[in-house]
Amino acid sequence: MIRDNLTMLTDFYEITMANGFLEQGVGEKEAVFDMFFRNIPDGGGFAIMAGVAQLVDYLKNLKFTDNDIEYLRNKNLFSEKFLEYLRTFKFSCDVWALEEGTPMFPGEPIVTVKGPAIQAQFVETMVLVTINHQSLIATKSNRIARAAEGRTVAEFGSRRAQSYDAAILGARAAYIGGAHGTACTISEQLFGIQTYGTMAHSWVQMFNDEYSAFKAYAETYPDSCLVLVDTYNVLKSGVPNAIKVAKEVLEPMGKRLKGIRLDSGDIAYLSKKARKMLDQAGLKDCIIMASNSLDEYIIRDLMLQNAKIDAFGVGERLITAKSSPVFGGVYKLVAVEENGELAPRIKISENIEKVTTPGFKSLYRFYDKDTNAALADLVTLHGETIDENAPYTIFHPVYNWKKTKLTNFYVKPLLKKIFDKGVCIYEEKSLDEIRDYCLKEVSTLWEEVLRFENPHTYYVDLSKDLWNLKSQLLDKYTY
Ligand SMILES: Nc1ncnc2c1ncn2[C@@H]1O[C@H](COP(=O)(O)OP(=O)(O)OP(=O)(O)O)[C@@H](O)[C@H]1O
Ligand SMILES: O=P(O)(O)OC[C@H]1O[C@H](OP(=O)(O)OP(=O)(O)O)[C@H](O)[C@@H]1O
Ligand SMILES: O=C(O)c1cccnc1
Repeated sequence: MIRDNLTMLTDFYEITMANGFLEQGVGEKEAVFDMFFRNIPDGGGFAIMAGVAQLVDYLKNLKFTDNDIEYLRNKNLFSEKFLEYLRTFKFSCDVWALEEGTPMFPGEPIVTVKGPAIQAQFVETMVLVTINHQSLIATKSNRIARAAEGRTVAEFGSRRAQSYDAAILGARAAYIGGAHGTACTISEQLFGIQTYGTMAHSWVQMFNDEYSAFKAYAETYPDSCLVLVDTYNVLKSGVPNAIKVAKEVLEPMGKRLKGIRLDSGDIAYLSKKARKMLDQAGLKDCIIMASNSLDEYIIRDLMLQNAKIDAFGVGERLITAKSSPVFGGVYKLVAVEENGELAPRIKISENIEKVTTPGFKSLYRFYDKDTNAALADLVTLHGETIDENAPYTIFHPVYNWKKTKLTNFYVKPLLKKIFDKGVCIYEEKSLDEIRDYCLKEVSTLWEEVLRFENPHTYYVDLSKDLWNLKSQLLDKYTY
């Protein structure tokens, strides 16, 4: 790592604004910021929340060192009062976030920070980079895992990740979204994610011929022998040599050939041919793994071609979310203390979709009582309650003529408090619990929302009171 303490990982304007807020006497005013996003990567129907555990680590360890303060002093921009504030800095905000693994939708608050303006503003950059990155990869991984229809997906992308953090945390996020494991060893050490591994072409090239290479591997790892068969020629050399090793080396030891990996060529064609050859040799239990620039689109295509693949190794297109590589979460001020009360703030835009939803808010998910299907999400003013025993009307955030009456539902509040006045109250969960929760919650979404292309737009509506507040502010600030 470049540094353990990431307090100074912030856009410089957060520091100039913090100093300015203090100088102007507004630094201690209570402010509320929401993180939300507007577009789902790959045009999908939903995204997956991830990165909260790393955000918690950052917030728990916020501390300006003497070095940081000296560096800032040397900029000749900041007051001594501000530098002293930083020296004794103590995080004291309330923070709420969606649980990791939660399917989430554009326009809803996914993280809310409430506290002294100077602090709530300062953490913007890290809130965004942490949640944006891991949510991007978890969302991509969920698409890939769904395309693979239950077949094993191993994350193989470390070498192509955009930095080592992106490799380590990308493996974590990929697991949350549905990948079964990773080739990234440190991610198993740190997070307990199952490692997967086969062999590189260099192993095969290291020996005089392919058979000797496979034989050497089988002798070293008789219980987990999965060989890479495309170094020379898959069908004429790789698969026959794999079969020969299974018969001549492994079977006499009472062991089985675990699998072969295809890493080039027409994977559908080669996998079908290889499957036949393996089956005819009595190796029905030998799995076929495929890799080579895979993603959800190619995997889906391979499934349509009836490719005989049991496991997918997915690298660059997963770890970089190559086809849609930005998660555009933003962090906006939604309320500020005025005369001892929180006054809502709005950001107006020519583009109606970009107008922010003002105020300190809560978020609920409505589920059908009989089927447990997710019906809609509802953004309310903070503290609004919902009577589950009466019909409830929700309002489209933009078009006032669009409203929906929901019946026969139950609701779950989605934002969990993770810091209370700066004290961490986050309940840590194991990565397996998070992954299970993610897959279970994705299964509550309508099939139409799960579609890869042109999915149905899931409702993220407003309560009546919030809708009224938003239109009052729109009236006030439009000219
Ligand atoms: N049957 C198939 N249907 C759809 N896509 C496929 C199929 N087989 C392979 N692909 C994909 O096509 C692309 C082919 O990659 P590439 O051009 O590198 O060819 P290659 O045969 O792997 O060559 P190289 O030996 O240089 O790796 C990869 O993304 C691979 O996953
Ligand atoms: O294509 P990706 O989805 O990123 O999957 C990972 C790739 O990384 C390896 O190739 P590399 O050429 O780096 O090494 P190798 O010699 O072991 O194949 C592996 O063989 C895959 O092709
Ligand atoms: O173990 C493998 O087969 C592997 C690991 C990383 C990248 N490509 C392949």
